[in-house]
Amino acid sequence: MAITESTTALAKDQADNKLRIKVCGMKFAENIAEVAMLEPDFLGFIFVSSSSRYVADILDPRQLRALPLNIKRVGVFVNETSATILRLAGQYGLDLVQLHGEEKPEQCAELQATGLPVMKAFPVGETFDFATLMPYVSSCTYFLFDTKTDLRGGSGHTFDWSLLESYPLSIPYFLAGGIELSHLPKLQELQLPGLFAVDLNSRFETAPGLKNVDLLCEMLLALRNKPMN
Ligand SMILES: O=C(O)c1ccccc1N[C@@H]1O[C@H](COP(=O)(O)O)[C@@H](O)[C@H]1O
Repeated sequence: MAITESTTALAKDQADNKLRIKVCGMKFAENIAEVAMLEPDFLGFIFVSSSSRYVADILDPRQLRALPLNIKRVGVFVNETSATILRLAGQYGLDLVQLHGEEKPEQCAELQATGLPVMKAFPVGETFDFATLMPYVSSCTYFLFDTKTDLRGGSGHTFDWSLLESYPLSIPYFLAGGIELSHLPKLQELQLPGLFAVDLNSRFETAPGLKNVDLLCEMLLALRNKPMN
C-alpha cells in the first residue's frame, strides 16, 4: 500500500470520533482468538526478544494474518533495524509498527515511505517537553505516550495524564502505561486533546502475554462508545 493510501485509510478510521482500544502484548493463539472476539480496534504483538511477551518464537504468522481485517495488527519494536521490521511486517501481515526505543525521525520516515504506518512511543516522566515530538511530526501517523521507567515498556505504571492537557499537535496519540479496570471512571471523564486510543497490556494479564478475557470484556464494553475527547 502506498503511503498516501495507508494514512488516508487510517485517517478515515477517526471520522466517528470514538475512542479506540488497543490490546497489546498478545502471545498465545487461543487467547488471541478469544480477545479478537471482543473486537478491539488494535491488537499489539511484541517483537522484542528481551520481553516476556516476545511473540516471534511462539506464534505462527498465519494466525496473525488470519485475524479479522477490522482489527489492526501492531508490531512493537525496540531499536530494531528497518530491514528486520519490514521483513517481520510482511511475514506477520502487520498494519502498523510501534517503535518503543530511541528510533530517529529518519527511520520513521524510511518505514512510512514503504507504506507502513509508524507509531512512535515516547516515555513520559514527571514533566514532558512537547518540543521532543517536533522532528517526528512529518514521519509518524500516531504517537504513543507511555510511563518512563527503567523498562522499555510493559511496566504496569501510569504517569500523570494531565500532562497531556497541553498537547499542542494534531497527530493523534495512544495513551499507555499501567491502564487497568479501576481507571475506568477516570477514563470515561477524560478530555485530552489528540487522544485517539487507550492501550491495555500488563494490567489485564494472568501471566505475561496471556490476557484475562473477562476483565478485557468489561473494559471494552464500558469504553466502546466513549468519544475521543
Ligand atoms: O509489554 C512489553 O513487554 C513491552 C516490551 C517492550 C516495549 C514495549 C512493551 N509494551 C508496551 O508498553 C506499553 C505499556 O504497557 P503497560 O500497560 O504498562 O503494561 C504498551 O504500549 C505496550 O505496547
